[in-house]
Amino acid sequence: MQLGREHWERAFSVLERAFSLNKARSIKDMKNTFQLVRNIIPPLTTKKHKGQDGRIGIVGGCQEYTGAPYFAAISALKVGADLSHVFCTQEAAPVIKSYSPELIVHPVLDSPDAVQDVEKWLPRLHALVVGPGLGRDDGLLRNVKGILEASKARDVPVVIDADGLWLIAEQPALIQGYQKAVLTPNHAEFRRLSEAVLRDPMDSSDPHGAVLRLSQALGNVTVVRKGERDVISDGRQVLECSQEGSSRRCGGQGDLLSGSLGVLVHWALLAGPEKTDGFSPLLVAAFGACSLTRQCSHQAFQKHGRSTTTTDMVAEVGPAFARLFES
Ligand SMILES: NC(=O)C1=CN([C@@H]2O[C@H](COP(=O)(O)OP(=O)(O)OC[C@H]3O[C@@H](n4cnc5c(N)ncnc54)[C@H](O)[C@@H]3O)[C@@H](O)[C@H]2O)[C@@H](O)CC1
Ligand SMILES: Nc1ncnc2c1ncn2[C@@H]1O[C@H](COP(=O)(O)OP(=O)(O)OP(=O)(O)O)[C@@H](O)[C@H]1O
Ligand SMILES: [Mg+2]
Repeated sequence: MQLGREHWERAFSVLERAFSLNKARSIKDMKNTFQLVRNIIPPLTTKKHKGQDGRIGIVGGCQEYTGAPYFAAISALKVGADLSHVFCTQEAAPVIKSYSPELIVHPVLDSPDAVQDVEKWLPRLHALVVGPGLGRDDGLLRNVKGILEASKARDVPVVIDADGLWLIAEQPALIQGYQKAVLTPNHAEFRRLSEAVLRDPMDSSDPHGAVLRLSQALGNVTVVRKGERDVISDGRQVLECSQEGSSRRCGGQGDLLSGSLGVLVHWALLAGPEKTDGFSPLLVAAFGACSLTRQCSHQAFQKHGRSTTTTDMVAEVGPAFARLFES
């Protein structure tokens, strides 16, 4: 199905270069950004082996939260990853396993050997999503610090979300300058990060500038600020995604986004900058995950209205992906 001009105008109310020297991009360019997402999607062929289209790890899941890592992990599979691993606490593991036979669940996160237990899987993972349903237990966060350090040492791309961002707000040096990191803060998480990193109250009149500055202060780590419009920056360029979503704000939508992003980050880095037309691959991946999540929300809301939950959105990942990127 062809998407009309109105669609593109809505989807990208703004797409701009970060610096005034560079001129703002036209709608045609904006439309091309959807094309860039299409460019990074690997073709489905009979020649590939299991695992080639993505082996994604989710670090999260504790006594309180089992839904969040499930939503992230199942979304990664529904987007097109072949294998989805969850690294969670001992007691969260049977619960998460019981939600889905499709997930590989490792009950290691609260073990004294947590870092080594996850590290031995790192060579087999294409990306790690750190934080959905992690909680804020000091011991767990210490282990996650070690896991992040091990991931950086092995050059594994990381998406950091939810309580992973709590850790980054406490210790921004952990991620400073790591070019394969994407942070996906919601409103509260963005405020905490800004206060920690910029030591400056947030400027609500300039949402683009606020995301740009945070990314720059973190050494060009890619930042996705979720909200009514999603603002994405790598400290050089700013992209905005205002794909029509819904007014339903049920918990778990951000987990769907971060799990999807784990796969898209892998695909974008594999495709490389020649496929993303000079844009950073991570920026294109983030735009893809934001528009997909919002489209899932839109489609689920059309069917379920006020009763829409994240499970309904997960069921829309396939059709939403096809509509946005494969039509
Ligand atoms: N089913 C589950 O297991 C779920 C678990 N979750 C987990 O819950 C933990 C805490 O996540 P939270 O997102 O609650 O983080 P926080 O504990 O930092 O809370 C964020 C707060 O900000 C508020 N807020 C959100 N958007 C706002 C806006 N635009 N303006 C003003 N206030 C706003 C929310 O109501 C919430 O109270 C994380 O581990 C997360 O992954 C969530 O992902 C939701 C689903
Ligand atoms: N006011 C809004 N209007 C439209 N879409 C929104 C709005 N706020 C958030 N979203 C969308 O909802 C999705 C999740 O963002 P949200 O801010 O709810 O994340 P979150 O709080 O981390 O979610 P979670 O409950 O999974 O932790 C994103 O795709 C974002 O674009
Ligand atoms: Mg969240």
